[in-house]
Amino acid sequence: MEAFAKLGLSAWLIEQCKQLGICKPSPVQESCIPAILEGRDCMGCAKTGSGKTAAFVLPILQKLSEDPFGIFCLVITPTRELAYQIAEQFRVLGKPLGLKDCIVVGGMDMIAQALELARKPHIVIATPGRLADHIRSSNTFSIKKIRFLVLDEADRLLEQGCTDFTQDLQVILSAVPAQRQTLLFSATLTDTLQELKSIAMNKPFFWESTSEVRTVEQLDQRYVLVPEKVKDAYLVHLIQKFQDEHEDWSIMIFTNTCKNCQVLNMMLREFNFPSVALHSMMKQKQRFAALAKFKSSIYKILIATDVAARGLDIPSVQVVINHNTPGLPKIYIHRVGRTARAGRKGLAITLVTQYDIHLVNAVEEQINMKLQEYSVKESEVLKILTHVNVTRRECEIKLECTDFDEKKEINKRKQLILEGKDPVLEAKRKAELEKIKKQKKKFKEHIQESIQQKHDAQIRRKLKKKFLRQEKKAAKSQQ
Ligand SMILES: Nc1ncnc2c1ncn2[C@@H]1O[C@H](COP(=O)(O)OP(=O)(O)OP(=O)(O)O)[C@@H](O)[C@H]1O
Repeated sequence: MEAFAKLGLSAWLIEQCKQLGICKPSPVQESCIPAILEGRDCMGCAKTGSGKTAAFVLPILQKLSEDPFGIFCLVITPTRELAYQIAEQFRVLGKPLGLKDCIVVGGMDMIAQALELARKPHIVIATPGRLADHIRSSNTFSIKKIRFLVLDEADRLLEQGCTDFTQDLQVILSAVPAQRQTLLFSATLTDTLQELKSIAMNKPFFWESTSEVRTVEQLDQRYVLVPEKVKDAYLVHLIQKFQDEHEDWSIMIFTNTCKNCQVLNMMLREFNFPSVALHSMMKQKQRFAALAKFKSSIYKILIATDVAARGLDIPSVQVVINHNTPGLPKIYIHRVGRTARAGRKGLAITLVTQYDIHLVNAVEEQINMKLQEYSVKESEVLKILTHVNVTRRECEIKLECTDFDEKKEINKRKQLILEGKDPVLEAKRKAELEKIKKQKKKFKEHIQESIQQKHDAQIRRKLKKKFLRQEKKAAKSQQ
């Protein structure tokens, strides 16, 4: 524990770490904690599962204990589940302080949150959308005096992915004081470095792990080349094999859409696998319940969309299966980082179809290492192929009979309204864009066709000339 003391942490915090089994600081903690204690802004880019959360929680708690007031610190994170996880770290490590925290996330009661915020908690942990809503609609609390602003998974908060946080982040940034310490952490900071530097204004201390490979050493990274139509049979086979060969096992499966996640979960249950789904079309209470049951090993398989790709710390996960190859290497890095955490071993298997090979190349280039092939007995997979495909189709039909698609449409409309857009106008705009797209496609096809025709005509002319020459030659030789 001496190593923690050398970083400048107080004895009571070191004791709390000890109780959690944290005895020696990880490299990101060793570098960032002293800088934060010195009062510097900090950007920490360290591999998944390397203890970035404690790297900011510990120095913040120490500063809070020296001058306690609320609201002292605001932590922003992209998903609701992560907000709860971070709050738990603050609670456990900050127990001797009698810490008051408040979690502000979507899908939960807004009035209860507003009341809690008004009671001036020491730490507020929030997702951007809901906190921005509170700032816009309420004057019962203020974040004007916070000392610390933390952006966890900072690069995700800034990118304009399927959920765009940038507008909400602007609202939040304009409500916090300029005089503050800003701490930014992620396993993949480098793509958005310049934007992040402008948020951490005071020449931030920047720490990045020096290792060339961007994933952890203890992670065995594999791929299986599978034809698209056989993918589910491979998935079922891999799970069955893992279940047969291990007593204590736990798998996270990532897939690309909520619907696919739902169908796959239904399908795996038909095969009697203990699986549970987690995606953004589920009600928040269901999401928390699913995660809790997976964490406590009631369910051994969590099948999720990328809502679970970042940050979740579930030490028991031994295997990650990518049912689809992620379109972006950084998503791959976060997904596979759900296993092999804090020095443990882990296995990641990516199912790669004929259409995804370029994506694997991009991943390999980013992580700086080659994925190895995972060998699978094809004959075993073929035995279950028809059964799996029929079961999947049955599940799809079952899902079509529910209001899943309808709910998706309603959710989309709600989101548009929240973003201040008119759903009817948006639908019209989308239809027009589709029309233009179709016209463009038709035009392109037409051009390609005429190029092809010209090309064919040229070849025909050349061949004709060639035949004529050959005929002439033959006629001459006969004379
Ligand atoms: N110094 C340490 N020694 C041992 N275990 C640690 C140490 N610091 C943190 N841990 C544990 O390591 C696990 C992973 O930590 P954490 O969730 O903070 O990782 P992370 O770097 O934020 O990962 P990700 O990039 O996936 O969010 C947690 O269970 C945490 O309790």
